[in-house]
Parts: sequence; C-alpha cells; structure tokens
Amino acid sequence: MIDRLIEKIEALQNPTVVGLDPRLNYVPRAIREKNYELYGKTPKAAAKAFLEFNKGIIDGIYDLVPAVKPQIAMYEQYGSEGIQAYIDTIGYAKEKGLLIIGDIKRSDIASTAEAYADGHIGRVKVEEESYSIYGEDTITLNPYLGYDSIEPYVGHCKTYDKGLFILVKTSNSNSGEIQDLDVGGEKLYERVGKLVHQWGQSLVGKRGYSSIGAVVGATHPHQAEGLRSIMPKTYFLVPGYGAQGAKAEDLKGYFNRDGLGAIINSSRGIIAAYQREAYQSKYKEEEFALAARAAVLDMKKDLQKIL
Ligand SMILES: O=C(O)c1cc(=O)[nH]c(=O)n1[C@@H]1O[C@H](COP(=O)(O)O)[C@@H](O)[C@H]1O
Repeated sequence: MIDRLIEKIEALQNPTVVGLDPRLNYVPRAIREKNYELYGKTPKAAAKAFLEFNKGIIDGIYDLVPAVKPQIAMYEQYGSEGIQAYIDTIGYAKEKGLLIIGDIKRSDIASTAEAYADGHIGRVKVEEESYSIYGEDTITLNPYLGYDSIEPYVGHCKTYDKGLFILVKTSNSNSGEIQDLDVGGEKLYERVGKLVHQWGQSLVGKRGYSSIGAVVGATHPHQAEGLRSIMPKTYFLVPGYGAQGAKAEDLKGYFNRDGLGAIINSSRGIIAAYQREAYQSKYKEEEFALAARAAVLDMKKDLQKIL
C-alpha cells in the first residue's frame, strides 16, 4: 500500500490529505433543504446531504491530492444511513482514483480485531461467498491493547495490500496525560513509536517505507522530530494543520530529507473553506467545491515552502 501512496504523492507533488468530516453546519443550505424536502428532517436526510456534499468536494479536489480521510464518527452517528453514506463516499472517491484512509481508530482483543479487519480492509465471508464491505486502503488504529490486537490487521495488510496508521502521539491538548508518561526513562509515545516501527518491519515496500505508519499530531513538532529519528522509515499521518492551529513551518521535522515520510491532513480547513474569512469574499456558498480546491492549492503551496 505504501508504495501506491508514495507514487501518488510524487506524481502530484502534494503530501496533502483531505479529511472528509462532514457536519450539517458545513453543508450548504441548498443541499440540506433539498434533502429535507425529500426525506424530512431525518438522519437519512443528513446522510444523503453528506454524500452529496462529499461528492462535490471530491469532484473539486480529486486531481490534486493522493488521498482522502473520511472520519467514520461523522457518519456513524446517523445510524445505518450514515454508514451507507460512509461506504458510498469511499466508493465514489475510489472511482476518482483517490486512496482512502478510513479514520476508524479501532482497538480490541484479537478475535474481535479480526472482525474489524475483515470488514474494513479484508473480506467478510457468508458461507462460500466473500465480500469487500468498506474497502478502505488503510485505517487508523489505537495500539493500547498491544500487538495481539494489531496482528490480525497486519495479516490482512499482507494479503490484501493494505496499510495501517497507528496512534503514537495525538494532536489533542490532553494527549500528554497518558502518552507523555515516563516509562523507564523514555516517554510512552516514544516506546509506542519504537513498537510501531518494529511491527512495520514485515511490510516494508520498494521505497524502504512500511505500510504500517504512525499518527503524529501536527501540534507537537518537537516530539515529532524525536520520533522521526526513532522511526525514520515509518510514514506519519499528521492531523492538526489548519483548524487545530499547526502551520507549515511547524512541520519540517515530520518529513525526511527525501521530502517523503509524512502526509498532512486538513479536514474542516478544506471542506468548510467557503465559510473561512480568507475565501468567503471569493466563493459563494454553492461554490463550496471551488473554495475547497483553492484551499488545497493554498495548502500545497504552503507545504512546498518547507519541502
Ligand atoms: O487519526 C486522526 O486522524 C487524528 C488523530 C489525532 O491525533 N488528531 C486528529 O485530529 N485526528 C483526526 O484528524 C481530523 C482533524 O480534523 P481538522 O482539525 O478539522 O483538520 C479529525 O478527523 C480527527 O479525528
């Protein structure tokens, strides 16, 4: 998987990931109203509105970025229709050639992890038939339960050419409460980083990077620099640019000298760009996809300053 990601990053000269984290207040009024008329003010209407909104965003950005990252919580909260919108969003993005990072942050004992792995990055069996259900290329996982909880996914990565991004140092303000604890002279997140690096050794691709990557928040540049040296060939998924305050200048230490090693996510900053002051005067609400495109191009330019 990692080689496919790197190939796309290089072809587009862009390490940006667009986070598809829709909320009703980001969806333009016309799309909301249309779906309320069809389905009432129901979870189904919200889910249908999300799908229509996402398709517009994807049309606006698919030729500029290597991947999108739908966050499953935004969809799941609306029940089965929401989940269907998640699945349909993935299907549409894949048709447009985008790689999919399913932000599902799962964690459970091995027998349960197998079910998650089958559903998201493998195949589910019904008697002699088997089906791909969600079809993400890579997913996010929480490592708190240890390697036996991760192993089922690693097997699927090998079988189905998929990848993982495992939480190492998260972007939120309380991340240090547990992740920065001292564990025998090092921080817990450093220990986890070493483990993720080790777990990735069996999935190293042609370019020397592993399909098992790490989530390292953009809001911790100092810690990221340390992690970069502990795990030089682990790809970082870096959320926190834009809406959470991180800037391009903070991100230099996340990349390797080859200009690879990190993909930077922005969700609200792109999909709701038409509501941002910088774009409001140039784009009307119905031009939300053009505003998202402009925000991606601006982010690309911003990141090129440090690459
Ligand atoms: O795994 C993630 O993607 C993630 C990890 C982390 O440490 N911090 C973090 O913000 N995220 C996700 O990244 C996205 C950030 O969204 P914005 O702040 O709107 O760009 C959300 O989908 C979060 O769930």
